[in-house]
Amino acid sequence: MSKRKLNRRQQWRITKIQQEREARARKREENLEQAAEEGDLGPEQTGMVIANYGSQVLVESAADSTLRQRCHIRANIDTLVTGDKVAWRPAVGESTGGLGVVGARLPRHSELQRPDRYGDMKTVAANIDRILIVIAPYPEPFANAIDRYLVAAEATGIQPLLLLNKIDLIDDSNRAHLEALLGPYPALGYPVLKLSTKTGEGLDGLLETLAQGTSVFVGQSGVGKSSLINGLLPSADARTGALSEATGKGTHTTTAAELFHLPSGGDLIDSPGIREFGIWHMSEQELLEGYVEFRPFIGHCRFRDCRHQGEPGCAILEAQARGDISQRRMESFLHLRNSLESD
Ligand SMILES: Nc1nc2c(ncn2[C@@H]2O[C@H](COP(=O)(O)OP(=O)(O)OP(=O)(O)O)[C@@H](O)[C@H]2O)c(=O)[nH]1
Ligand SMILES: [Zn+2]
Repeated sequence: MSKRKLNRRQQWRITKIQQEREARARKREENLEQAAEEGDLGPEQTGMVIANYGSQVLVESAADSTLRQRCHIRANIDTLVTGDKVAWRPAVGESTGGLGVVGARLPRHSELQRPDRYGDMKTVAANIDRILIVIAPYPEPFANAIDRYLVAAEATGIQPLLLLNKIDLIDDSNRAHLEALLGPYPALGYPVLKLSTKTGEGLDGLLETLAQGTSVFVGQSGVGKSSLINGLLPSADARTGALSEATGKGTHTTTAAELFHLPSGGDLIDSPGIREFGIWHMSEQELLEGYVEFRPFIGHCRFRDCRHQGEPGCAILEAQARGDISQRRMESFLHLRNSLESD
């Protein structure tokens, strides 16, 4: 996708806005230098971004989770997102308005990205350890939805897991279908957890999985993500509670990602944008590489422009014939690949 073309008037306005922004940033930098000199900033320490307000972030101290401060971001930092580890200095005096300062972003081990409105991929959260793809007997996953989510997760390098919610709705009418649907995944390295948010069955297994590292929940509408996340957090308003406490400005709702500590261990990052993960356009190459079991055969077809749809010497089809690739996954690949063309 190409960037939107701007006319000269729009271009001029944007330049002017940028100049004003830069002037404000310079002024802020000067104020921060002064605050540091006057001893209004405490010693540098590590922390984590737990919410993002654009020009400011909410940082939690790594050493003391009760120490949370809204922070300025030093101009040398590119962008910060929820989950980022940072070097920061808390405010101890008044000259910064009680705001701490983030001086550096520490390296990320993973990034969750989504396209912005121009189609450019933009990081929305960092340092995530697992993506839980939530599915349910009802609403039934749309055709090949599971594979589509898995492909998107593979592109991030973050471990995906399948979470079948609403198992209280499983009966003789859908059991065989669900077993056939989910059957191939554990062998491909994708564990399948089962849960009923309604009855609590399977909850212990989920809590155990979530207890280490940082997780996100994704999945189509109606599968129970809100019910699940609300149930995992200690109180219904835990989401906004942390923020209003830190800002002192009453309930503050944000559509940006927020990080929560689960009472039973582990962290959760959530936002409406994150829940919609993976439903955007992907390239044919991303799709192919997102099928993990195809990887050893990619690039080994006789024809460089092989469509894996009946060509002689197709390494992927040969792998399927040998049983190294299941028919279900091959069909879903072809279906998703052909649907890319009509996107
Ligand atoms: N029977 C049953 N219903 C459930 C369960 N979990 C959630 N539901 C119901 O499923 C419906 C959808 O749940 P939500 O939590 O709103 O689903 P969601 O994935 O957040 O949906 P969006 O907000 O549209 O993305 C609600 O009516 C829930 O009460 C479950 O384990 N069993
Ligand atoms: Zn081929």
